[in-house]
Amino acid sequence: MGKMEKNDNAVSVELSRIREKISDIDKRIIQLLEERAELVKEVGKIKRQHSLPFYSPDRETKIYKMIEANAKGEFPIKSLKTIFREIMSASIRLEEPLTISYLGPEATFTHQAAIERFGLSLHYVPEESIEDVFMDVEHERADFGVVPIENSIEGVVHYTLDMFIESSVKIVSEIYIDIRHNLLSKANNLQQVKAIYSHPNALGQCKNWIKKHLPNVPLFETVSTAKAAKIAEKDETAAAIASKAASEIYGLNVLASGIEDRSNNITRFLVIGKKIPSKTGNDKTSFMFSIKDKVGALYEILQPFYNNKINLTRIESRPSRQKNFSYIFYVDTEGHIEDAKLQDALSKIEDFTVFLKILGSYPKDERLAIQS
Ligand SMILES: C=C(O[C@@H]1C=C(C(=O)O)C=C[C@H]1O)C(=O)O
Repeated sequence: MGKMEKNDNAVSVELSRIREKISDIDKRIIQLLEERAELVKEVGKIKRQHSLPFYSPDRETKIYKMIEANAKGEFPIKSLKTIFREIMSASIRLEEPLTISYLGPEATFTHQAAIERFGLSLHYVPEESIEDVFMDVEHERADFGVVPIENSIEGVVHYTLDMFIESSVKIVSEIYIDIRHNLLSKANNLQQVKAIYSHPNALGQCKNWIKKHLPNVPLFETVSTAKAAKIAEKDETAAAIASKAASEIYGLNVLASGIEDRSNNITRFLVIGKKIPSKTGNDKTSFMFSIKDKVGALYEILQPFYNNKINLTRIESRPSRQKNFSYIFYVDTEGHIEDAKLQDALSKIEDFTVFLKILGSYPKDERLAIQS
């Protein structure tokens, strides 16, 4: 036997020895997941008996926090969270295969937000409009819906705000997503790309990158970034500027990622459902109101929040559409609707409002779900 062969043999023995240990651990992981599934089914039964929602964002937030507190760092925390995202997704499915409606088409950033929040085991339905997503949840064609609410560059999504005026759905979760643009193609390298397709906004946001790397390639506008990905799926010389989700859905190579000229393009999405989740201790509450037409009314409304030291994280005004020059205010505050001080502030403003509607309390997204 030559020296090389002998070495190879020793290496393969060593590898087998370690791999056997890994397999033992894998079997234990499987066993533990089976045990976990049994308990999840028990939770599901109790929820069914008491008509509680099968998806519990408050509980999931606590699990992500538990991961942060317990991880020692040997295995990346981000990956642990991704794994737990999928464990919980499969678990929800064991309780009840939920349907999640979102502003489509497939592979939009809203789709990406939905998957980040609910994982891959649930049933997703793309809708053509924000209104359709609200209607799906309202009429129980979907258990939850996902819609965009604001973008750090383009501002608030008025369609979504306006839907809350009439709708009875509640905000149950929020999701922040970094809008990262990617160059996706069936081609294996940039030299093979002969055309770039995308939504005009995305083309605009990646102008410098395109000028630098593909200056002579013609650009074509599409109605959505997802539509561009669909075109790239069919044509090997085409590339799309689209989301990471689009690369997975349409089987495209990521030729370049993070190609946007300006970083810090963040979109906030809301999950809507029927029931307000319980308090986690780190929550936000959203409500809307319109004020009586009198001097100092808005001042009177803000005062009780100041007195209770409640942080208002956003205040947005919209025309009420019922009366000219009357306005509806949309407010996000820190805290949960069960908090005594928030209840105190809300009870004090009632006298000054024409209408006051609580839109929901939900765990604050500290980007702890996937992205940290
Ligand atoms: C099991 C539950 O249901 C769902 C699944 C979870 C899990 O797998 O840990 C956590 C929260 C819920 O979205 C629960 O509420 O505890």
